[in-house]
Amino acid sequence: MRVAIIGAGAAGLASARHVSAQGIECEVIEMGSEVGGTWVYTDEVGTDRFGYPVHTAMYKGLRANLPKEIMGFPDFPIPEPNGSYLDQATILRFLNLYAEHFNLKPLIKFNHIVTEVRPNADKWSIKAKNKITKTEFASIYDVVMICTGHYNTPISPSLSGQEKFKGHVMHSHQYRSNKPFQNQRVLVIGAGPSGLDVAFQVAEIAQQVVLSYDMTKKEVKGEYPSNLVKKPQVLRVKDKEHVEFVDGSCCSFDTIIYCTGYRYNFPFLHHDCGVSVGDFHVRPLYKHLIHIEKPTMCFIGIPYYVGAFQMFDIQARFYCQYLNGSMSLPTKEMMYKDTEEDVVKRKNKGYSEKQMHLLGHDQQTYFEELASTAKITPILPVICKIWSDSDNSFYKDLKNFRKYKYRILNNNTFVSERYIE
Ligand SMILES: Cc1cc2nc3c(=O)[nH]c(=O)nc-3n(C[C@H](O)[C@H](O)[C@H](O)COP(=O)(O)OP(=O)(O)OC[C@H]3O[C@@H](n4cnc5c(N)ncnc54)[C@H](O)[C@@H]3O)c2cc1C
Repeated sequence: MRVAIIGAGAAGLASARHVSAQGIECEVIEMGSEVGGTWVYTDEVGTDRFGYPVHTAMYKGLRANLPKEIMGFPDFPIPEPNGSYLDQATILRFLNLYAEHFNLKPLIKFNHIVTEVRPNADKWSIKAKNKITKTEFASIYDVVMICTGHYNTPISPSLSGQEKFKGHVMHSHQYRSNKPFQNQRVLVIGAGPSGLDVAFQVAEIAQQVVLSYDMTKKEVKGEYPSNLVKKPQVLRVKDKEHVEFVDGSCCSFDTIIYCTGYRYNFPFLHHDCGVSVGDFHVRPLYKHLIHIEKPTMCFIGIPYYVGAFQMFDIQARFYCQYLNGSMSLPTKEMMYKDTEEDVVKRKNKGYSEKQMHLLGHDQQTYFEELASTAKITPILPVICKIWSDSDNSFYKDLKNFRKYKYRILNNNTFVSERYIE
């Protein structure tokens, strides 16, 4: 059996580690020149020096919004000794350490962008292009694991009257540092993790920052910089610099930064793969990962708002149980039924159509389902408890939440204490 793994970010590395541990031949195809995916910083925005889309949205000064105690892999924790909330370089170093420890780098074809994945009888035909030499690569695999992430294709809604605005408009995917915003008046749209983080960073240097979001849906508490103001949604752009908000207030801006998230996008999937990719869903997937019609294709990392590395690990182990024959899949009908039941449960809980892969505070249940179905080692409950605690602290006190350090006491319990940096 030959397995292709597309992408050498955290999900691709976890997949390669578990597939190769089964003694199964695997090849990782990665368009970048190093491992780490999102955690690789580059000054490039838009397209890279080879003319291909820049993958990463990483920016200078980013510190993780989850503590290192849950950002490692279940049996390969992050060894750094000090605080819990690590910077980009430390997480990237950790992913390199992981790849080296499990001898994964020799499995990776770097600088190869996958351009097509297509079914070929009961196998998969994959085409890729070497970004440097421009030579084509094509090969046939029995299994394909798609690990290409989903923070690379921005969603930028257009504001009413936006064509009148003469300042700079960008998405957080293009944000690299706060330097360009010195003394500017900046409008940040969206109060997800990126919006909040970018607004706080820009406020360090800008004249004024307005953070605009749907205040009826989300409460973002805590101490704010004096030059950062919260406002409800934008009503319209009035002229070349003025923006009016739904509460009737109006401000002028030099720059608008959309922090409005990303959509799923797998441009290399041929129509015959039979995968429906919407902005907010990928179908038909059993347990959010296995292609129901063609189970030799899987996606690692589709669910979001989760302890990502832990999830990649358990998803990869789950899939390996299928690959090595330890777990047989239910019939297609049963897999569709299982997926439909999941959708109904989500709707009953109030999740919207856009949130069909959101895990959040339900991640423990998902992990338990994977573990019990495949009879694999579960994720420790303490991991999800720390995730919830950290998530609550984030929205309660954005300025200070990273000053806390977590300590795992046992499988179920942790303590957190103020950490002096
Ligand atoms: C700004 C930002 C901050 C974040 N902060 C945190 C945090 O603090 N904690 C946390 O847990 N998570 C955080 N995340 C989420 C983060 O994306 C995940 O933690 C994780 O790194 C995603 O890993 P991945 O392997 O799924 O995807 P990626 O890291 O995106 O890796 C995908 C890989 O696939 C490659 N690839 C893509 N397309 C192709 C192709 N066609 N051919 C070949 N290779 C391809 C890419 O080059 C890349 O290396 C953050 C995300 C962003 C954008």
